[in-house]
Amino acid sequence: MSSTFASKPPEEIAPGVNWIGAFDPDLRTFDLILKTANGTTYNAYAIQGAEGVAIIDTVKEAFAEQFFARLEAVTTYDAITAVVLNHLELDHAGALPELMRRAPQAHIYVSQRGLKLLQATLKDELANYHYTLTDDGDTLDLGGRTVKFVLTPYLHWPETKCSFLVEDRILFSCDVFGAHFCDERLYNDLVGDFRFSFEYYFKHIMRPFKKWVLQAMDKIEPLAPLMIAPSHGPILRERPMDYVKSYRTLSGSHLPNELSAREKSLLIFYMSAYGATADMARSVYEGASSIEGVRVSLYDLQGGEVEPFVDLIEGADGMIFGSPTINGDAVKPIWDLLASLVAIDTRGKIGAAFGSFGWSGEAVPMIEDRLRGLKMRVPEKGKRIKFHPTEQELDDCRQYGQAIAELLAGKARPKVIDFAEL
Ligand SMILES: Cc1cc2nc3c(=O)[nH]c(=O)nc-3n(C[C@H](O)[C@H](O)[C@H](O)COP(=O)(O)O)c2cc1C
Repeated sequence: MSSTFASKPPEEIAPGVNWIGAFDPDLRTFDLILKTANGTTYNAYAIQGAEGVAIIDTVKEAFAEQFFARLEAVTTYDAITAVVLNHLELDHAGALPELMRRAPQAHIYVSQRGLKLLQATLKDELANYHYTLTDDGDTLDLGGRTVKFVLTPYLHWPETKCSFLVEDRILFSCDVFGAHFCDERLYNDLVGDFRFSFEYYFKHIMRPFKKWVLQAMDKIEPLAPLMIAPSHGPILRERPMDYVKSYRTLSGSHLPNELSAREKSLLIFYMSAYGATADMARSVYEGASSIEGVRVSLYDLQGGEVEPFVDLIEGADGMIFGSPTINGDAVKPIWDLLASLVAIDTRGKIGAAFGSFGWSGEAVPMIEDRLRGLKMRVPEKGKRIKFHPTEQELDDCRQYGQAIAELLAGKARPKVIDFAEL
């Protein structure tokens, strides 16, 4: 690591409030899934009050040395009265066990849902310390300075919270408004252009929890923070509310909505080597299209990348996936698409699967398992057909498509349609 990063002193971001975090400029992959072109920071803070010092979060264990050096430059371990844990992920809580060994008198403040994770982090050592389980709106008095806790579940884990320094209106937002971007100039008005990193972070960390993001923004907006101090990337002191607005915008749909308010969207994706699954797909599509109030779209995944479909799926109400069984499995583009759905909230959407097979037919039940794993509803048993479908079997596929679409539309009876017209 470049020595200028390691030797940078703590930064006083407001009177008596210091950044005591760590730089990790060489990181290129975070949590196995996120790419970062110029590293990240683990931001931790120390707040000096008349009656004690609060430490807000720690850093990844491998960077503890930087953290402790900066901490020691602004306070002593004896002076620490509170350790506020906004999030128990190891990039923030990695140095916690050592911090508590050095400051055992400090009182830990953690959300109720964080307790199990705190136990898992400190193990038997937790018995040596005092802790308080904090609820939404609870406060910590540091003597003339008040830290108010704001629960922000799922941003990023169920236990996550933010902490608001009331008098200075600084929001210590942990992962919320974070970005993997390492720049020792620290503030958003001084660092390089980090807009891409900010959006990328949202898309990979916050996007599956858009509903929770909007609820969190409802709590954060009235606080009108003058500064947002997240746990990764730049400290947002210039136009902090723009970033709050940005989270609202990113939590909406990027696509114009062509559907009327009462219309449901059903997407059918398939692949086919010899045309059997393609024939099934066409019939499922015909059947589903016969139900009023459901807009059905059919996509052959041989046509290209799966990435663009993730946005469509996010806005859809139901998805049907068709794959032949090849070597005891569904085909890779189907898995690629199903794997990319971790980035969005699929809970409660309707899912279904179909496909042609020769002798063992694993693809359909494997897809169904994955859909259930994504917390989707799989109300109809998947449709499997040996080799090319007969006319009767194609009719079964139409009825299968109808049944799924009826469920989406909340209807009991299909309208009569002439398939020859389609
Ligand atoms: C390379 C290859 C591997 C296959 N492996 C399986 C298999 O493991 N289990 C099975 O039930 N069918 C297997 N099949 C048979 C196909 O699932 C069957 O031919 C199916 O009708 C193909 O559907 P499609 O026309 O939509 O591609 C395999 C076919 C091929 C070409």
